[in-house]
Amino acid sequence: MKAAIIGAGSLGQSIAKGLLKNKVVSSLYLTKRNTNSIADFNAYDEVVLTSDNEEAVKNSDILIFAVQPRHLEQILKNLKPLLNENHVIITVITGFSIEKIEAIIGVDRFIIRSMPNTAAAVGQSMTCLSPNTKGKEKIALAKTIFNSLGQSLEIPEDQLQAATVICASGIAFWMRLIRATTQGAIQLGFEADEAHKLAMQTCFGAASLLKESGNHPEAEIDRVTTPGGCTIEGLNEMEHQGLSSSLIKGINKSFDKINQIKN
Ligand SMILES: NC(=O)C1=CN([C@@H]2O[C@H](COP(=O)(O)OP(=O)(O)OC[C@H]3O[C@@H](n4cnc5c(N)ncnc54)[C@H](O)[C@@H]3O)[C@@H](O)[C@H]2O)C=CC1
Ligand SMILES: O=C(O)[C@@H]1CCC=N1
Repeated sequence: MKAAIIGAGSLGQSIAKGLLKNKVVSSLYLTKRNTNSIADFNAYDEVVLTSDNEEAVKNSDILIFAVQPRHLEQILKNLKPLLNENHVIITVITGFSIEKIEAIIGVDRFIIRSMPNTAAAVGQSMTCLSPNTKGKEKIALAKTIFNSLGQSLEIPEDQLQAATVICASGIAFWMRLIRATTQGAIQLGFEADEAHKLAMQTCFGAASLLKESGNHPEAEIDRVTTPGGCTIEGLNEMEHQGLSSSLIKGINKSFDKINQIKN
């Protein structure tokens, strides 16, 4: 698989690390206006760093666009003459619709919008995928790529904004919950590094329990909640203070915002 990441910024580099770690690609072009900051990728034999998008497109079959939304239109216009019928065009770009992409490069292209998250760097992304009509033929290929970076799910394009909030912004939401737990642990007397480790591994353990058992969260909550004990005391206080409600409200605010952002 010969791939290129056009715009190897924060998310593009996360994807690159995952692809390289799992040896998914035979060659990987990483483009950026100034490649100095990604020179470390030169350590990989498969990687070519360049600021020349045309060179990357000519030498790759799978093109992953990871630039800021405002840059995509001009980049696609510039690259259109170089696109051939085999190119698979994957975007990771928030809010840039398939209709808009097709209006620039044509409908007769394999186009797949994706929304991975930054955990791609460690092979734990949750990536949602929406193909255009022709792109459906390549959805299995896209799943192969993104399953190597974690897990993937094909969804209708009209759910992609919601998926962005839950999965991409979701990384930030979960980080805050871990940080808050760490702050609580420090207040209970743990050193900061110990508190961070306790919070992180407990979060990982909770997610692993759900993944491996298939249980509902409440079933696992019941298993640790002793009647009249300390867990229910803490849980009820958190709910009195609006824990679930604040998360749901935050998710809805984030969703309102993403729907206001125009590219
Ligand atoms: N799924 C997620 O977790 C996230 C997704 N996003 C989406 O991913 C996209 C990329 O976001 P970030 O990685 O945070 O942005 P970024 O700004 O870190 O990366 C974009 C890169 O594109 C490069 N670039 C700009 N013009 C270029 C050109 N003409 N040719 C080649 N490279 C060019 C820039 O130098 C930069 O390194 C955005 O569209 C954003 O909506 C952003 C943050 C998180
Ligand atoms: O914060 C944002 O708007 C972008 C989209 C999802 C993650 N980062």
